[in-house]
Amino acid sequence: MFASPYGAAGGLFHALRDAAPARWDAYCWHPFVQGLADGTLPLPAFRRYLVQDWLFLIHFARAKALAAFKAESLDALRGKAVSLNALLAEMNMHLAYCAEWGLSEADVLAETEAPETVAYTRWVLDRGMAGDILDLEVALAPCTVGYGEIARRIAAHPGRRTEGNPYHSWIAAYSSDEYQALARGAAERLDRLGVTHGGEARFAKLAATFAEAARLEAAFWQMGWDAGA
Ligand SMILES: Cc1ncc(CN)c(N)n1
Repeated sequence: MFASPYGAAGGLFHALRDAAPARWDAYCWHPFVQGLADGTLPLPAFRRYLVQDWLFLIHFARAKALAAFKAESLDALRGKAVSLNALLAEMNMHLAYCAEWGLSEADVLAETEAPETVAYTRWVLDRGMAGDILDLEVALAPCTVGYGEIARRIAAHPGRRTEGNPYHSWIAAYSSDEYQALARGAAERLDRLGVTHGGEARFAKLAATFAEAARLEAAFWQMGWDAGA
């Protein structure tokens, strides 16, 4: 498996990722991702993804706000505010892509959420509401950390096309120092929470949450992929 560039060896993030190798790979190297890498992804597949991802990010921002609510110290609360702002910045970047594809914010908001979007986002919110901050951060991690790893996998892919690849700017955004720092930070946060919040004793349940989030991410790619068939 691709070596994880995030989190410490022996930390919770590595343990969760290592416990779900097939699901993690099915997410991070989905045919949709491979199509982004070599530029062969059908345009309708990307358009479908783009619209649904905007709707996804709105609910993901709500989940980040829930993490702020669940923060257990003033310092943690500040950290959650930074993380929510980073997501809002990602949403702005996303709107800029939508404009490149001829889609305004109003166009996107007028679209119906796909079942895969509803399933993933509401599941994350449910995990967060039912559990504590560690349960929520584990449910959120495949999203934040996974896209960082996906960008790195694409960069390392021998079949990667940069010249004339319509998805080049998407890849560049997730390869950027800003996004990579975000992904690194999320994995490190999990490692710390694993120590302070009994990660070892709770591992079986946390691993199930992580694997489920990876499965829902892969289903999200598949939803886009199917639109290109
Ligand atoms: C579905 C999904 N997963 C993850 C990301 C990266 N934050 C995203 N934009 N969309």
